[in-house]
Amino acid sequence: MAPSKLNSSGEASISCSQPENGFPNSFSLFSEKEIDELLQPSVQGTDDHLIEFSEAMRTVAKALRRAAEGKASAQAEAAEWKRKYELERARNMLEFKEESPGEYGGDFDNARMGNLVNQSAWCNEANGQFEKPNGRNGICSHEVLQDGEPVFDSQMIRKASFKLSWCCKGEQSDQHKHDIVSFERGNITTAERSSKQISLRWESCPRTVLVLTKPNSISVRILCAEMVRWLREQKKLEIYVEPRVRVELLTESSYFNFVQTWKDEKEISLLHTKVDLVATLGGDGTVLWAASMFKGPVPPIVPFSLGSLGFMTPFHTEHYRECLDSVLKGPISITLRHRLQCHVIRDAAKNEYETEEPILVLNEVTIDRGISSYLTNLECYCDDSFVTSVQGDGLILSTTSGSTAYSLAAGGSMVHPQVPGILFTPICPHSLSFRPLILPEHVTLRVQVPFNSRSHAWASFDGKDRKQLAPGDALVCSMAPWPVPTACLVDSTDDFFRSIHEGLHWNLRKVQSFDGPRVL
Ligand SMILES: NC(=O)c1ccc[n+]([C@@H]2O[C@H](COP(=O)([O-])OP(=O)(O)OC[C@H]3O[C@@H](n4cnc5c(N)ncnc54)[C@H](O)[C@@H]3O)[C@@H](O)[C@H]2O)c1
Ligand SMILES: Nc1ncnc2c1ncn2[C@@H]1O[C@H](COP(=O)(O)OP(=O)(O)OP(=O)(O)O)[C@@H](O)[C@H]1O
Repeated sequence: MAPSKLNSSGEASISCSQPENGFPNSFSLFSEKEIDELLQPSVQGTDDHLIEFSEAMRTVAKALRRAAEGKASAQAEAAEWKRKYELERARNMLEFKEESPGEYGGDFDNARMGNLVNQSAWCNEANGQFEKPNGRNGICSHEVLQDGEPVFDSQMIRKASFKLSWCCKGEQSDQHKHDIVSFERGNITTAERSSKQISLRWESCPRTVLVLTKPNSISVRILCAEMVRWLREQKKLEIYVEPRVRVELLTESSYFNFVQTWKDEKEISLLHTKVDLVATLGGDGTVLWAASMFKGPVPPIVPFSLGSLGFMTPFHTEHYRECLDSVLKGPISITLRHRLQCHVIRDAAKNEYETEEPILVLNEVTIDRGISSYLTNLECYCDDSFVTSVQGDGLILSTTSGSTAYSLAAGGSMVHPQVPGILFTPICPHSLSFRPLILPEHVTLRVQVPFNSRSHAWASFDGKDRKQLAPGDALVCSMAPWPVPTACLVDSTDDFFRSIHEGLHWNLRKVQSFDGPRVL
């Protein structure tokens, strides 16, 4: 309650000059009687207007008094709830400390808890122990608030308070992004989720474009020459192409002398420091090729469609000027396509760290029986947990971008490319119950060829670079830190649905005719 005082006639009047009751200090309220007294001399014998005015003042005074009383009582109630919360927290910590002595660190403030205990109306002073609050006295984390009033159910049991935190991979610390728990109600809510549409805005103008093309295609070659010329003359950009393409362009005309290229792998590894944007002219395979050139960070890719399916190539070549114009200006929607980082670990290697160069895949890594006619036998682990033994033709570990490629053909689900996850899809398993899985992005998967395996297995990366895995060898796979940003025609979701509708004819069926039997 806000402090109140008695006036000369013994009536309570609320002083609103108290700062803690939330009212400004600059005015004070009077009781109805004080207002009556104030107005009395002028009211006597005066006209109706003054009577009306005094009535109005009385009403205003009443309303203000009620408001002040309401606010003060709400504040008192809030303070009481806060006190109960502190008390409850202290009680939980005490219980926890009792249950796990020695485990609890030195940050627990015993003195503070003692204070709270002493303040408690629930503390039984006779034996110094807490009485468990129940019914209206306790704070149950699951109580339901209706119209601001807590509603208690005698059947409700006490729930422990808790905090959720995200551990950083490889770190023991209790670092967390944000707390997401409401203590009083025990309801977990998330304020942010990861998969929102991502927008790219240039902070300085792009100056260098790498144009990558599918080989052995006349139409691609013609378009490449035209696009390079336009980018140079109209946009004043530096252009990079592959050595093969530079030769092709120069064969056509010495005009293309300005086009730059690279000599060796080392220069390729530095490309990401020079190139602002990559344009691909081809199909999905050309996008995979472009991604494979960047073993680390990847510049944004604008994929033009010159292939048959073009699942990841939403841009049409007939509008290439308008497309590139708007991409170069920005902002643009992009899809951040996650990649998998794969390590082959040889049993013959002296230790786990003596691995071959990691390989990054945009679609998937496949471990299969290759030319062997035997069933593959692959032991699979997810972090430290045994998953299963794959007995069949093999296993696909796919990104969500790759979910519409080989994994789809093997019965895996189609997943929106912006969903972070790893698909675990068997190839022709010799088992009726082996359904595909989708695992969270943070796991590390290990696929081991057992020592007693009848044959070797073969790993391939985005359908390329086959590597033999001997008994005892393993493939370790986790999410790579460098995704592939591809420009969207509209946005991630619209482009995804366009691709599954137009590319895969997903759920295409003739619409049932209007005539025929009906239940109305
Ligand atoms: N049975 C199968 O479906 C099967 C078998 C082997 C390889 N593949 C896929 O082929 C990919 C290599 O592609 P490539 O173009 O270099 O080889 P490719 O020329 O043999 O073409 C394979 C086909 O897969 C399509 N494709 C590739 N990536 C895709 C994706 N993310 N979503 C939908 N379709 C996609 C391509 O458009 C192409 O039509 C591999 O990563 C693998 O996913 C599929
Ligand atoms: N720049 C490149 N250099 C070498 N090989 C490439 C290059 N670009 C693409 N390829 C390869 O060429 C093959 C065909 O390319 P791509 O998939 O782009 O064309 P496509 O088969 O006509 O199209 P789609 O995949 O849509 O059917 C793929 O295996 C791909 O890896």
